[in-house]
Amino acid sequence: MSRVLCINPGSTSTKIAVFDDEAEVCAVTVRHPAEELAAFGRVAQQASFRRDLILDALAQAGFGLDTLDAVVGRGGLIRPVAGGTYLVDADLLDELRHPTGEHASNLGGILAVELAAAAHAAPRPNGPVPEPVEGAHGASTSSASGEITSTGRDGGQVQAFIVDPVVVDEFEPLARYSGHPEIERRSIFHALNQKAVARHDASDKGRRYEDLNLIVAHLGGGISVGAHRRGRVIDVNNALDGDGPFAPERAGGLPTASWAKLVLSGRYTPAETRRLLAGRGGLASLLGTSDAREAEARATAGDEQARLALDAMAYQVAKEIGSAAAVLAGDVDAIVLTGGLAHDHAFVAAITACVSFIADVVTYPGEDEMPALRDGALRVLRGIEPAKLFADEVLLR
Ligand SMILES: Nc1ncnc2c1ncn2[C@@H]1O[C@H](COP(=O)(O)OP(=O)(O)O)[C@@H](O)[C@H]1O
Ligand SMILES: CCCC(=O)OP(=O)(O)O
Repeated sequence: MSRVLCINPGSTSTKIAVFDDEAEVCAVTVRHPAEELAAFGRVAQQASFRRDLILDALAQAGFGLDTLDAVVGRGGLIRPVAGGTYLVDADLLDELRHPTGEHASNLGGILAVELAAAAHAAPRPNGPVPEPVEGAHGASTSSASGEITSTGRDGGQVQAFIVDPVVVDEFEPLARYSGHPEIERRSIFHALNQKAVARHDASDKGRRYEDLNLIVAHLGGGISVGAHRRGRVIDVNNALDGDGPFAPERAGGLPTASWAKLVLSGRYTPAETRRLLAGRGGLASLLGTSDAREAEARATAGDEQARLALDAMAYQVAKEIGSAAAVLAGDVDAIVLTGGLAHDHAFVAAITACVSFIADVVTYPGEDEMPALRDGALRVLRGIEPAKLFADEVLLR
């Protein structure tokens, strides 16, 4: 049996789950009110705060660190890589500490290493306490000694991983073009969940993910719509940087000249302009809430502004799905809707009405990220595949 701790740091929460093999034995969501996180300048500065909350949650749930075999986190804004499970070694940790942008997922690998190091150093009931492992090398340093009687599979070493980080890049060359040579389109999306639900859908159909063409729309606080051609996401809107549909907390693609005028107006600091795109864009700016449930309740109660904003968001998602269908030359096996908003029947119906002519629409409401993290770690722990190393795989040097 392998025990795996999964960590999913989000912009408003830290989710953790413990799995004994495939069985979930603990799941905790710690919510972070906006004012709590506002005290930290940069995302990386939240690491020890969130680590201590995780340690408290594990202690309260009665899980000893010494029982863990691996810790796996959602991966962040590192340079582009292929999909898969990555060992958080010194190279990857350094990259996560100097990310290409700000996003809560930058903390996933950092927290995984810190928790793995803490687990490694935790007292064992039946054996000596191992030498503490340096945080920066927690996952990559070889086991302290053969004496360690931990339940870890690797002579006591607790490994740290990330799986399918948000920068998974499987773009075809044409997808990288913008109309300006200094601006390249980048693959930044809900790779972990999109890949997981795509595999899920393929398995439900009795098919292999690698044999299908799917369009997957993750409908969460941010929205990404990916064109999956035979197991590779060959194009997707950048869910973070002002591209694609607007979303509950993101502005999506904005008319460029108008955006430039706003940025140059002097009304906003650089940090504020960033938040207009991600955090306070989309429904948050149009309706004053990023909670689609509240928006839907207002629309149902007759608030015309809320109804139009939701309809416009569904319209933009449908347009993006149409674009993805063109990328796949119309050869689409299914359109898969996932994320929190896939629970919203009216929203799903509005999208479906526009795109069902392309292919069947299936929904996987919520997200499958924790099992996807678990499976990525288990594949390595079971020797089904080796962990990838960031230095070997990074696509842009
Ligand atoms: N049951 C639901 N019905 C309608 N909207 C929902 C539901 N659950 C979550 N949402 C909306 O989905 C969005 C968040 O999506 P979610 O996938 O949960 O989060 P994130 O992408 O931020 O991890 C929010 O706008 C939230 O209000
Ligand atoms: C960074 C791209 C993925 C993303 O937007 O994730 P969240 O919706 O969880 O912020």
